[in-house]
Amino acid sequence: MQNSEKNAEGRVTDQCKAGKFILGITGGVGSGKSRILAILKEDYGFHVIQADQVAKDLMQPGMESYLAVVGYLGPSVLLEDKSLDRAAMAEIIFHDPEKRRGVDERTHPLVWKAAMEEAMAAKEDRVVIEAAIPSKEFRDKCSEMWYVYTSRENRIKRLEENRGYTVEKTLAIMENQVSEETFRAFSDAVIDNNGTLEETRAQIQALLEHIF
Ligand SMILES: CC(C)(COP(=O)(O)OP(=O)(O)OC[C@H]1O[C@@H](n2cnc3c(N)ncnc32)[C@H](O)[C@@H]1O)[C@@H](O)C(=O)NCCC(=O)NCCS
Ligand SMILES: Nc1ncnc2c1ncn2[C@@H]1O[C@H](COP(=O)(O)OP(=O)(O)OP(=O)(O)O)[C@@H](O)[C@H]1O
Repeated sequence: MQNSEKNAEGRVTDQCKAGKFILGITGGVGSGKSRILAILKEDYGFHVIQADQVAKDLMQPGMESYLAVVGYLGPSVLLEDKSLDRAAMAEIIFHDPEKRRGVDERTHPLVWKAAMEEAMAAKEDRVVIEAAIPSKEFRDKCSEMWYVYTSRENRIKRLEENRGYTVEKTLAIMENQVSEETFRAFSDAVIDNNGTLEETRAQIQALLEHIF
């Protein structure tokens, strides 16, 4: 697809009209999304946007998401200096689906607004947006969407070895994420990241050859 106005399923997006190719990357916790973003940036010149980082920026004291989250979850999610206690918030939202949905509803529209503003303002024509939560809203914003598939066993092992996550922590996050089938249903292509990064790099190259 050469910056055409239609994506894989014929979706016509404002981004395409503006000459932007917006790639969506999704996948569960620890599937390797960040590593793939680094390849897209370094090897293919993509501008990278991470929804988790945008969400974090919007949760600085006084910002709109911060006020919404503190108003909803209460002062128990604040540290002494009034910044957000991320560990306390993780403890709540990854163990109480109702609370997670409440936080999602209040913050995601703000995250998407900021992410799209950044995408449209980027000097690069190629932009990649990464988010662990696939949705129609996310998909409709993208020219194409890829799902990063890595088995639960490999993700648990990598996160334990490299990030110090306990098995319980990884499982709690996984429980609060959509199923593999849902990730696949939202995506145009799948990257299997169970092998080496070189194998993943080759899959990226093959997928991009169809586009550029
Ligand atoms: C709860 C928070 C403070 C925990 O922070 P912490 O630094 O410990 O973890 P981190 O942000 O790296 O997230 C860990 C994993 O959980 C995933 N995750 C984060 N929030 C969510 C969520 N609401 N639903 C499903 N998965 C999520 C992340 O993608 C990542 O894979 C943080 O995850 C957060 O603010 N989440 C809400 C923001 C959000 O919804 N982000 C997604 C934007 S689309
Ligand atoms: N192909 C691979 N081989 C070995 N290790 C890998 C591979 N891909 C990713 N990893 C490692 O697995 C861990 C998780 O990868 P990464 O941080 O990219 O996942 P993520 O999907 O961005 O995670 P999160 O959902 O938390 O944002 C990292 O320590 C990373 O170095």
